[in-house]
Amino acid sequence: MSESSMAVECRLCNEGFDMQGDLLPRLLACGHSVCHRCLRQLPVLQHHDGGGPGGCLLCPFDRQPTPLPEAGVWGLKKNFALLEQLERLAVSSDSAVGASGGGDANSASATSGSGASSSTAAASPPPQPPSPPSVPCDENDSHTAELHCLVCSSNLCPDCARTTHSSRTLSQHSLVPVGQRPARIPRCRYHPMHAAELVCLEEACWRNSLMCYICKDYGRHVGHRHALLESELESVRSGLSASLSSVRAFAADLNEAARRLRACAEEIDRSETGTRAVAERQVEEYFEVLAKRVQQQRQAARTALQAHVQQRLSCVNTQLEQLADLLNGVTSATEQLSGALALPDLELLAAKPELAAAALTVAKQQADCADTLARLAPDASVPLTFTRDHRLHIGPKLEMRAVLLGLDGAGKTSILFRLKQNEFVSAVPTIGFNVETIECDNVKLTYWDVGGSPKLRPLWRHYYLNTQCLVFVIDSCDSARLEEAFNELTKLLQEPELKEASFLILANKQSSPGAITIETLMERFQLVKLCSTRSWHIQSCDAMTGQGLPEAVDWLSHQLVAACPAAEETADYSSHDGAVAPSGDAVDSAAARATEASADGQQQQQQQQEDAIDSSNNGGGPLASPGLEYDA
Ligand SMILES: Nc1nc2c(ncn2[C@@H]2O[C@H](COP(=O)(O)OP(=O)(O)OP(=O)(O)O)[C@@H](O)[C@H]2O)c(=O)[nH]1
Ligand SMILES: [Mg+2]
Repeated sequence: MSESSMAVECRLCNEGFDMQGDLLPRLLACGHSVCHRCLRQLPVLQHHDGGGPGGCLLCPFDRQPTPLPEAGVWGLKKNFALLEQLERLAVSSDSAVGASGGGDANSASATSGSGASSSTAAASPPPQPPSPPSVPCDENDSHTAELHCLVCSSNLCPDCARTTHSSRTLSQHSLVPVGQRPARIPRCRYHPMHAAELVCLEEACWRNSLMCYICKDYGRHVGHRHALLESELESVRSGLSASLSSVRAFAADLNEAARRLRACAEEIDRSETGTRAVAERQVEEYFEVLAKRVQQQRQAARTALQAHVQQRLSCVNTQLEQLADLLNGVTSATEQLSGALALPDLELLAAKPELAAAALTVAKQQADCADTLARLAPDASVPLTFTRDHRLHIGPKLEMRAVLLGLDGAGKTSILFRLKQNEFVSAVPTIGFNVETIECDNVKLTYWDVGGSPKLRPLWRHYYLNTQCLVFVIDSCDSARLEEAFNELTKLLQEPELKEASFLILANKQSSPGAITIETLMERFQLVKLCSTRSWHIQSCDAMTGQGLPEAVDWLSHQLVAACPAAEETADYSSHDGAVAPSGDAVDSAAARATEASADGQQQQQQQQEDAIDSSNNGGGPLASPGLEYDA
């Protein structure tokens, strides 16, 4: 009860009147006001003169009778004048409290306190719905109401309901379980006499949206959009239900995603059969095979090197022996001739034919050896080259075979001339082929340039065998024939005999106007996809200026020669998708070879070494340096 209402009190119980409930002021016929509770305690006279259908009450102050209507004390008029007075007092007292902020501060702190505890509760199981609070019986506070009278708007325990509603009239009232009583419509904050049955829908009013019809028609919410409290609550509830079901669906999706992720993590991590364990085993197996292969290759290279050095030494020693024999003969001839100088005259004359023969023999030997001695330039070096497929080449140059193909007029012959003579010679269409061997670094490249006219194209296949590199020349200015060129290229890429060959695509005539760029070519013909299974490269070039051709030759020679291992170690590591793996053909090729390691590899290698030594013995001569390749 507010302090202000205390100022106006019931003179029977001395308790301040209130705007509802037991202390509501009700008016007697004589004009006195008594609170509802005291009135209910007054005796009801049933057969008094001037009594009503519910009997009669006598005013406790002047004994004047007040007829009671059928509803009894509940039917007596409320003292509205007094209630309005109370209402005004309540409003002025509220605004005073609001201005000081004391009440709000308390409630705010209470709210924040409960917020803190709710965050702790977030981790605990979902709260159970609160059990409905017990409602006291309006007849006796110590009883708990179980019924609600829809006519009297009173909450009653079963006993009191029986007592108060036993008369013929009152027994007609509808009693419902207290849980089903109609919701109590709150009072308007500014007009407590009236129910706040409306809600203002303006955004600016959302903090204080409850209102009565006076607020709507005359007060602070005039002209505002509004709705009935009941329908607004209904729409809020249905909105909440919709949100709740979508939140529940989202939670279910999240749970499903989490379940799949957990299953994935489990599959990766499972010991023995997990994907991680399987991949780890694959890595180990791969490198074991690779290490074995490398070990075999190393051993083969060592054996080959020893055989080569042995053979070189034996050749040099043989030559030394021959020289020693020759030197012995020359020394004895020298001694013979110098000894003859001291002979007496007659003896000297007698020995003349013998001495002349000896001198002639030495002179002949000297003449025979003159060329050999003049050319003699012993070279102790052991020139080594390692091929990309990890073979050891001992000798001055590696040999490589490349075939130049492409449409007629693409510029194949012009490129060949430029490479050979470093000049631009206007070529005529090739009928048949041209062949040139060009040396660069430690590679000897033999180019076969084959005519590209449609009639000659069926002959191309005769050049595929043992081709390590195919150079496909495109006329970058002839956009009308690009499609035709790529059809030919696609066919070549499918040739089984060229399966192992590297492909170099030369986009020629780049200095001419309208030349298409290699980027456009790559995109238009999806070259990355087309050539994905092999070693390939595209190079822009121009036979007229020579531009791009050194780079092309460089790429070609590197298809055969292994890069320096030190350089491989410091570079050539690339990262994809978070995985770091050594890239480059060195590893790729070794892997391919590791998987196809054959049982008779050693035997083959032995045979090759023997063949190589034989060929060097037969053709090269003692000081020649044969070119040998030892395939592990
Ligand atoms: N502007 C320019 N013209 C070139 C270039 N390369 C070649 N040509 C010209 O293109 C024409 C064809 O050149 P070739 O070298 O004969 O072409 P090809 O591919 O050998 O032709 P076939 O032997 O018929 O297969 C010649 O007239 C060359 O002068 C170049 O880089 N720039
Ligand atoms: Mg030609």
